[in-house]
Amino acid sequence: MNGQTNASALKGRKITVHDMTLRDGMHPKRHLMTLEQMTTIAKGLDASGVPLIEVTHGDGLGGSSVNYGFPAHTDEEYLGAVIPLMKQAKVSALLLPGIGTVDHLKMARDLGVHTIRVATHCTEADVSEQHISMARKMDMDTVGFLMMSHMHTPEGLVAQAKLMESYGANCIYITDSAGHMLPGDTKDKLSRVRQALRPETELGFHGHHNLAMGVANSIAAIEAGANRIDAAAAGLGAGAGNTPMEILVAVCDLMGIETGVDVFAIQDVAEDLVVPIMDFPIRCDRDALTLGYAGVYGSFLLFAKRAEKKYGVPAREILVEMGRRGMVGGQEDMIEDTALTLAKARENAARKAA
Ligand SMILES: C[C@H](O)CC(=O)C(=O)O
Ligand SMILES: [Mn+2]
Repeated sequence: MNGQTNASALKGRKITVHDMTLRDGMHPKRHLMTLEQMTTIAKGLDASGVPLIEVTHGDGLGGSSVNYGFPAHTDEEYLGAVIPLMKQAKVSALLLPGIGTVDHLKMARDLGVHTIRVATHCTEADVSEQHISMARKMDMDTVGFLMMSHMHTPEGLVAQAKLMESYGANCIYITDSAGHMLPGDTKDKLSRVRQALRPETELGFHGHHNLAMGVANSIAAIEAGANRIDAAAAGLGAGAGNTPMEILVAVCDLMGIETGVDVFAIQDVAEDLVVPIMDFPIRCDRDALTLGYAGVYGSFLLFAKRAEKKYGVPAREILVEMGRRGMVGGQEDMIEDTALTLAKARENAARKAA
């Protein structure tokens, strides 16, 4: 096809697609991917031409904990298994200050991690200074990653992005952690950030597919000037998953946007390697759709489903309440609290009605 069917204004634009299957995909796997699953998928992604692949616990380096979940292997084991096998792809790691430490950062660099992505809530870029400046001193490709970007105004995101840039980030991401953003909003926010950053600073977009907008938002982001786009094979990621990589690559191909990824090889990775390891179908079921609708952090999904079983309150109700309370990543412990409060309210209502 090679873009001949759909000439577009983006024809000839080059973007870097960044694979999330082995990091965001750890959320629906409850961080229990085996080394064999990781290395097999990583080799498939590498062979299909994906240039950058993220590998760690779903919540980034050091995520192994009661709050976030214990993984099958340490970050060191996962990274140490994947990196030596890569023929062309580089490997990235996510780090949330307060979860990941400077020691984790050094460990990742020593294992050959090329790109470090320092993630904060979209109003808290100031907590990223130490990690961003350290990564830059170590000459790493350094990305500032603003999570839950739907919760901030374009001007607010500009200020936060410029803070991260001032600490040394050479790329800034607008991250739709809740899968709540729509293409108009995405284009507006990314255009404003693009205009405010230095021309040499790259701009990225990380989407979730809870309202089935992953691909549309990614294209809107490219139109706004983003050149790095996150996606996951078969969408394996939190909530209804990330932007599905194989669909993004096919759409980009039709639009003449160059990703360097083989359209059919990435479909085979998704279909033959990733779908078979899913513990449940990654789709917009009512709970994942509610994440997007109510603007709730994607990785709360499985916690809410677990709380539904424990307290008898539908996950959808818990998620709507989490959204109403404005809960953000890191407040996973509030899911049980919210479920308990809702369960008590239900009990009281039933008692009154009796
Ligand atoms: C720690 C989160 O899973 C980071 C992320 O992918 C997002 O906010 O979305
Ligand atoms: Mn994500």
